[in-house]
Amino acid sequence: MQEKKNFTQLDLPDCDIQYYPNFFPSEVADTFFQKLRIETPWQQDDIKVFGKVYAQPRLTALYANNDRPYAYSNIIMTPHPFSKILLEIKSEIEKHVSQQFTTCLLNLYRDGKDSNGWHADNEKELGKDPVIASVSLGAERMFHLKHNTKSFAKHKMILEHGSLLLMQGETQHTWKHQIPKTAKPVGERINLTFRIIK
Ligand SMILES: O=C(O)CCC(=O)C(=O)O
Ligand SMILES: [Fe+2]
Repeated sequence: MQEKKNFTQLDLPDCDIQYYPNFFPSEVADTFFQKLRIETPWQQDDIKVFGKVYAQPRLTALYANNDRPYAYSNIIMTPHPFSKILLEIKSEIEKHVSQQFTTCLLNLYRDGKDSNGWHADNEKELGKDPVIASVSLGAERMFHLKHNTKSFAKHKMILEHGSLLLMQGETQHTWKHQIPKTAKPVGERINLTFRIIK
């Protein structure tokens, strides 16, 4: 029988978010981090914000089981075919989440100056009520959530090494999330967001 993993359901309005702190055992997560750090063709893209061009404050890579491009923040990414290690991680998640992911966006946060600004993953290729499975490897970083209209509704949490954060239902319509910069000395962090691109 498939073992059940411990998780907490976030007690927040108008969303469906679960956090699995030890989805992958620490040593397994260490190996994933080291392999992905080395074998990923990390790219540095420029983003356009209010007409000005900036270097995106993190490195990224896109993988998928198809060749459909994925566009966000004026960036169009073309996927690499899934690697062995990403297929292994994807299938472990799919045992617990009854979804088949098509795509994985990888983020490398090199240090505390790297970040991911307030956004929702609501591109139309993701369809209505997207399911996003987000794996954290390496350094711990803060994750912030804020409701689009209810100003009292906000949340801060740490995303730990080997954890899985699952966002589904109406979450991307009603909430935004970010990884803020930090002045604390922090090491590298890799984040994997598995998505379904229709
Ligand atoms: O790094 C993270 O935990 C979040 C990544 C994220 O929100 C995204 O890539 O859309
Ligand atoms: Fe996101």
